[in-house]
Amino acid sequence: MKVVKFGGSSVASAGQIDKITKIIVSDASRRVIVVSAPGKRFSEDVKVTDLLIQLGESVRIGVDNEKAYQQILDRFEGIIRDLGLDQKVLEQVVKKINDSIFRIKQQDPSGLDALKSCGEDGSALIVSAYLNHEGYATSYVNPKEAGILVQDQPGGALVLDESFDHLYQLRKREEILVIPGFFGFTKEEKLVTFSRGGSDITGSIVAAGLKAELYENFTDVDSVYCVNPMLVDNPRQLTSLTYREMRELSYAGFSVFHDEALIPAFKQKIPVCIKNTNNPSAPGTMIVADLPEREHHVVGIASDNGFLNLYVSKYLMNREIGFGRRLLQILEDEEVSFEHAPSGIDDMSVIIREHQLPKQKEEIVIQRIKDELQVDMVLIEREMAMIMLVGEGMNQTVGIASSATSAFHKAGVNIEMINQGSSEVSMMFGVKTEGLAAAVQSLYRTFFD
Ligand SMILES: Nc1ncnc2c1ncn2[C@@H]1O[C@H](COP(=O)(O)OP(=O)(O)O)[C@@H](O)[C@H]1O
Ligand SMILES: N[C@@H](CC(=O)OP(=O)(O)O)C(=O)O
Repeated sequence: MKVVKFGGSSVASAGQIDKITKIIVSDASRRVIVVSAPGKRFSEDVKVTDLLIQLGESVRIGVDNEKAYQQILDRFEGIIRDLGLDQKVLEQVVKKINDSIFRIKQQDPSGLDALKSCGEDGSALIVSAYLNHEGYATSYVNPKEAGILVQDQPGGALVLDESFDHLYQLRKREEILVIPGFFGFTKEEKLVTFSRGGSDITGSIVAAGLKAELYENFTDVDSVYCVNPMLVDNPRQLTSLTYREMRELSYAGFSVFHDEALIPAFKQKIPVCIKNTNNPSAPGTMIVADLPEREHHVVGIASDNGFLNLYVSKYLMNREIGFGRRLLQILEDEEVSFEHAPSGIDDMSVIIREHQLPKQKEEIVIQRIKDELQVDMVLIEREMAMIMLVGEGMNQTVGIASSATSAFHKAGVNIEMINQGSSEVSMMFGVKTEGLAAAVQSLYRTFFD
């Protein structure tokens, strides 16, 4: 049995849904389907999830947002009409949206997540109705019925282990099952969404629970490329990767697959295949537990911007037991999550996503660091970007760091920070955002051209 997830671009229009229907029925082992909310049809288009979030935020502060509401309804109405489906499907979708809006108005704390989930829920209702319409016995299965249990962390749900046994029961079902991605339920039956892009996580959880032979993840590119295709034209395709490599690459910016989606599949050793809905015969990228040693130790270059560096220096920091803990404790108290914390003899940098530390929080954090840690200097450098070289065995290979630093030199980009060794499969560089593209392109030429 295969579990197949279709991303937002694969369910963005009636034409795309017709394509995925053909993909599903072309292989009898594609029995359990996970779908995202309708995504972008063209580059300036807006994802239904973004519209739902806009709408929910407006309703929460007591403002009507007729424009977003109408855009959402138009997306679903258009898809249902173009697929020739019964108006009852649209009524079901609209009822769930209206019920969620009502809950937000009633100050129900789970109302916003309930509204966010309507994109995936609507897609699942439509895809299951269309498969039936085309003559293939299919059921819509809500995550509550499937038994996807999560912790109560709205917008960042974490799966509970008992979910996997519940999901295994779905193996008994004979028809095709369509499950909306992106959300689960707490034991108290509260709907909670995963983080953005989280339908990949649902797919992985479902594949692990069902002990599937393969988790296929259909998107809009032929494979995972060794670098973001927005930064380098026509980059090299990756035919295979290990779970560890893919997790590091996803975490560091390969938005094609959610970094949290590797873990459930990894625990059950279920291979993951990334494929293209618009070109399903292309082999795609296989993600597996182990691979024989490859010629190229660097398999990918991931990058992301939107970071800041919280830099702290204090003479004899190395002698002060507990300094690092107390610095990180201040961040914990102020609910700031950090990404990396490289340190020297008298200094420590903490790399944080910029949105974690808005200006007013920044002032509090800086003041506390000055007052409680009596540092010589504390400063914040914004507009930082991180670049990660990833590959199994890379850190044991002589000369990688030297080739990388010469690539930065050729691009004329100063390295603000290097972090090597914390992970066995990656090496990280911090640069100013303005140098990101040039540095990545130069690294690509060095390691792949
Ligand atoms: N290294 C990479 N390899 C492939 N795609 C990448 C990479 N980095 C970023 N992407 C982007 O990820 C996109 C697919 O992910 P996403 O937009 O989440 O798709 P979906 O709509 O299927 O959920 C691609 O269109 C591509 O622009
Ligand atoms: N629709 C959700 C979840 C998701 O996985 O979407 P996509 O498959 O379009 O990345 C989001 O936009 O976050």
